[in-house]
Amino acid sequence: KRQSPINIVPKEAQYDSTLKVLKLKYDPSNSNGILNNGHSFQVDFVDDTDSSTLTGGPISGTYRLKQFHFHWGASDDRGSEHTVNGINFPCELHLVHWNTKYPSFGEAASQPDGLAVVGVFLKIGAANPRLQKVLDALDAIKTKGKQTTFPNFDPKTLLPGSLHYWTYDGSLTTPPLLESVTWIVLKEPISVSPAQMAKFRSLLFTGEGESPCCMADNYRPPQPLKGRKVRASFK
Ligand SMILES: NS(=O)(=O)c1ccc(NC(=O)NCCO)cc1
Ligand SMILES: [Zn+2]
Repeated sequence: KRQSPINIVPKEAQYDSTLKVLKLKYDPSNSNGILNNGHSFQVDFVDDTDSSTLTGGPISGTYRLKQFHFHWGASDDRGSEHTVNGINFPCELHLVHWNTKYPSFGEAASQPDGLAVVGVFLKIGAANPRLQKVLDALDAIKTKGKQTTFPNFDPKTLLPGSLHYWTYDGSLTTPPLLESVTWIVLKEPISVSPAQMAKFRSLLFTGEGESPCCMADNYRPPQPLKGRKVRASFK
């Protein structure tokens, strides 16, 4: 079993000097739409060329960005999927990439080296103006199934200053829970304000015309490590 998320214990992570620097090359013109899929919202990217890619880090070859999405809590004391020393963050960003040695995301998702997801923690602090650009689109996708255009967005603007990371072999954290993900979790969080967290929670799990249920607590709790090693790219 290689299920995700997990609790990351930095002192038990093994520094691996052979781990390469993460190379994230994103083309803002690839951002396409933003969708409320009923369990989160995601920004989808056009992934028919190698213009938005992840290379380096713990992976070999080229992985294409397909989408990014978030997980968050109903209150600021929970919401992330990964935890660090048992600490929850209020929110976690996932940038989902697929290995171009396979013909499509769908094919890659069923392979042990098919996907690579970069996880970024969000920590309560000052309002994040780059995140606000995403949050401003949420009014247009309040209910399940709604989507709208979301052009010219550069996901690099959502990354912290340091690309130091922890990495381990895991899975999708939502059904079908496929064990095909190389997880790359950044050590440095980005900031989010309490008001911005409230904006996430203004989305609905429910469809238009159904009795409204606020979208929150859409995170899976940590899963057993089962003997897996977590490596660190930094000392
Ligand atoms: N939370 S997670 O492990 O990063 C994750 C990523 C992709 C999926 N599925 C997915 O992207 N399906 C294709 C439609 O975007 C499910 C969970
Ligand atoms: Zn996710």
